[in-house]
Amino acid sequence: MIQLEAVSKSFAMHGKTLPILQIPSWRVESGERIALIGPSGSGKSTLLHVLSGVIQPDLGEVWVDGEPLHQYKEAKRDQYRAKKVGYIFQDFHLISSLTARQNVELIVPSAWSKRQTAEQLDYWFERVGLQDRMHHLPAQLSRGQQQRAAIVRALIAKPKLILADEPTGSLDWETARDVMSLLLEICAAEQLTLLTVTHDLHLADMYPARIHIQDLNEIVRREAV
Ligand SMILES: Nc1ncnc2c1ncn2[C@@H]1O[C@H](COP(=O)(O)OP(=O)(O)OP(=O)(O)O)[C@@H](O)[C@H]1O
Repeated sequence: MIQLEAVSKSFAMHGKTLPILQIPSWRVESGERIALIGPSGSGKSTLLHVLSGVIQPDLGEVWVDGEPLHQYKEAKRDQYRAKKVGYIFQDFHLISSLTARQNVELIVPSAWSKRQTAEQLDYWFERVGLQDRMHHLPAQLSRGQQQRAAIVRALIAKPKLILADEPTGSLDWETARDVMSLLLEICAAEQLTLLTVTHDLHLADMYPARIHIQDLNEIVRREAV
């Protein structure tokens, strides 16, 4: 599903080049659910951005679902992302003037009929327990409900890969556990590949697999010794 080979990424800061990622090789099988942990600034979000095609590595190969992202120009990476990736953010990124349902409708594939759209929206909002709330504005929803709506938005276009960057970072502990458990349950049932960045080791323990970025990344590894 995911294969990285000799990937490196640096950022220029104050006239210096800061190496952030240097991953010799990493493979994730389809349907794996992995918590990605590691210290602040170690490159976890950067790795998700590389996998979603938002940024290109400086060197190396990035394959996701058979697509060679390292060979794609920006427009093709945008197409890849729209088709294959669902992204979940810490602060939901819902548009405040639109209802939960309208937020999701924005990214429904244009080929879908009105009927198919309505059926899928009803199905997913019910699946996350928001069937009575889909016509509410984000401000009328609790934070956990907002993240459930954002999960629907991530899933609606039937992506293969879900990338979640601290998806429960702004929720209280019990809500965080419920939202994480829902996300895991859906990804298992739908056989989606899920990669979640989290600082919370208890939440990471809910995952079938955990990976420390230090174990992937030569840079952090060298700095750690
Ligand atoms: N566009 C950019 N330009 C310059 N530096 C960047 C850029 N994006 C990230 N960085 C730097 O790269 C490093 C890794 O950032 P990243 O956000 O990937 O870390 P992280 O592990 O997700 O951190 P956190 O857990 O705090 O979110 C940081 O030092 C950050 O300042």
